[in-house]
Amino acid sequence: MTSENQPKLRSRAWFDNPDNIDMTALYLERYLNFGLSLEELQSGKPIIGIAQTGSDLSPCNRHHLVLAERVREGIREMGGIALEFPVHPIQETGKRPTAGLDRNLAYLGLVELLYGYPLDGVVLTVGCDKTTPACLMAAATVNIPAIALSVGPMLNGWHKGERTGSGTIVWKARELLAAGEIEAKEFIRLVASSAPSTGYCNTMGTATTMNSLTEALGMSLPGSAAIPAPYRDRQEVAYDTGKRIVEMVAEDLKPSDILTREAFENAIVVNSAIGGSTNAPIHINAIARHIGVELPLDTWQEKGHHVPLLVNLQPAGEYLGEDYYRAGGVPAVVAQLMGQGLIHEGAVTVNGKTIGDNCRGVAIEDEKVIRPFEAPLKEEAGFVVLRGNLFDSAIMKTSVIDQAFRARYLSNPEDPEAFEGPAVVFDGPEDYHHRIDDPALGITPETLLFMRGAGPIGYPGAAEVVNMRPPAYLIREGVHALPCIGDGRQSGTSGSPSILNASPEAAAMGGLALIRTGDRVRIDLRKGTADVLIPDEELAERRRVLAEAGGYPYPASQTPWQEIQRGIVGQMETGAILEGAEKYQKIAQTRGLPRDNH
Ligand SMILES: CC[C@@](C)(O)[C@@H](O)C(=O)O
Repeated sequence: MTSENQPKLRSRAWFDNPDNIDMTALYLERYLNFGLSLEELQSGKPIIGIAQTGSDLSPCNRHHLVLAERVREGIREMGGIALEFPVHPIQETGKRPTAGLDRNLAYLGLVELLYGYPLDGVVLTVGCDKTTPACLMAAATVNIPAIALSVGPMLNGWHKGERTGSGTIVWKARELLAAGEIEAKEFIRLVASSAPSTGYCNTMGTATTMNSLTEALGMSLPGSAAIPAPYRDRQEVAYDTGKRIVEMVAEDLKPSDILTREAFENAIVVNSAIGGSTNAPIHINAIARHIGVELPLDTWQEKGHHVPLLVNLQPAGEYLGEDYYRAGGVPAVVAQLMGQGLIHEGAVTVNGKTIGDNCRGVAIEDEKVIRPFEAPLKEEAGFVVLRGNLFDSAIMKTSVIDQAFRARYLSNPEDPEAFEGPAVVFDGPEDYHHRIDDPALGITPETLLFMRGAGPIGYPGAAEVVNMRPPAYLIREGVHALPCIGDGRQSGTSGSPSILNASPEAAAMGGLALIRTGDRVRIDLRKGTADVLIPDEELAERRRVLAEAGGYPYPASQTPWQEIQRGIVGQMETGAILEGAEKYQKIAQTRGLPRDNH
């Protein structure tokens, strides 16, 4: 580790700085106080951070507490010194009002840690939905060598001989409960069956999506994303990840070398092929903005819509995480896409090789789970971007449009990609839960359900509340999904073909603030439009009246962070980042070292 052409380690400025011996002593003494030696801190060994996202508050990532031991062994093996530290915990299913509020907070905290401490490289322990983008956004901003280690999905869930997938079973079970087919106890048993081990969602929810895309971006070791959390292979890849980060520091291989425009386009293509979550564009666009790559939302449709669905995982398909891993995981999917020239093969990855070299020739091990490109589950499975007088942009995940939905809404031979219907509007999930079964609302199979007040400002944090079940009386008649439209997000585990992430949100006076129950709405997937069918003058009048009344109302902030984030957060179309933070790019290279502290 002492070769001539090795980059100067930034940790030397803390631990071995002959120009400022006064400070060196102070920096050294507390890192010696738990038993590290001068020899370790002053002999040119790289100091590697382990950004620990696991804790009792974040069960999805809790297994990282165990994996970190193997990461340390790998770091040691290659002559590095490991310093483990906590990242603000984020548990998607635990945090109220929504973990959406916490991604940018964890990002901010991690930027300060990576920049302000003596770290030469970092292992990002990623997993649950927001932990992955928070870590990658921070690594992009600071731009020191960084490698992601996924915690991996839970084992498959089972109930009465059927696979039960995380999240996906919740939405199904809610329907069964509403229709009176199961009782509360059975409801909880059924849902709990989907979470049989440590790890994150075993479905193609946001977690598996974001971890697959992290691998597709080149930020984690090839073949690592899909390994279930409890498998022995996960321990081994933790060790390999620890080893590799030390080499990356020696090679000065940084996020900016990996997170290129080509890498982001690869991620978009892979997202369509895996049937990835509608949260992906928010997070991937956020990462792109922090590394300085332009990635307008339209790129998702341009590069992703024509790509077929190859991975047969719930919610778009049948199988779960263990099956995905056994079938070949991300490399097998990428190899199929490469065969069609859909992947930029020259994109560099954390192992120092290109994605092409990593994935070329990787075979599918089970074609029921990962389909060959020639026999996909669905053609044209990527997102459609919609716009109109309801919003400047929103997306729809076409891979979850099933036969029943297509037959009901998209089967008019004259206009096969368009549908129209009356709106029923809910202001937040409380309003929806309270009224959805009220027959007075007159919801029919033609109704479009609207959820507003659920965006980054309104909720605050943008909550996963747009997927709404139909009223119980319609479920009993066999109607399992109505079109849902909203300015919030939706769980990646939901099979609802909703129109999501509408920007600007109602709280920012987007068009959704103006719609009323009973208005007719027209959606045209071919033209990419979503409009409320009322004259512009009427809309302008409604806008004027609402603005005069103080704008679209939303609840007061309950914590300081809610208030701070509300003041500076952008809309989901552009990643819902803290606006202004994107000015701080590659700060380890562009902003010098932070000043001494004493
Ligand atoms: C319940 C499932 C979650 C928590 O993963 C969800 O946030 C998702 O988007 O996939």
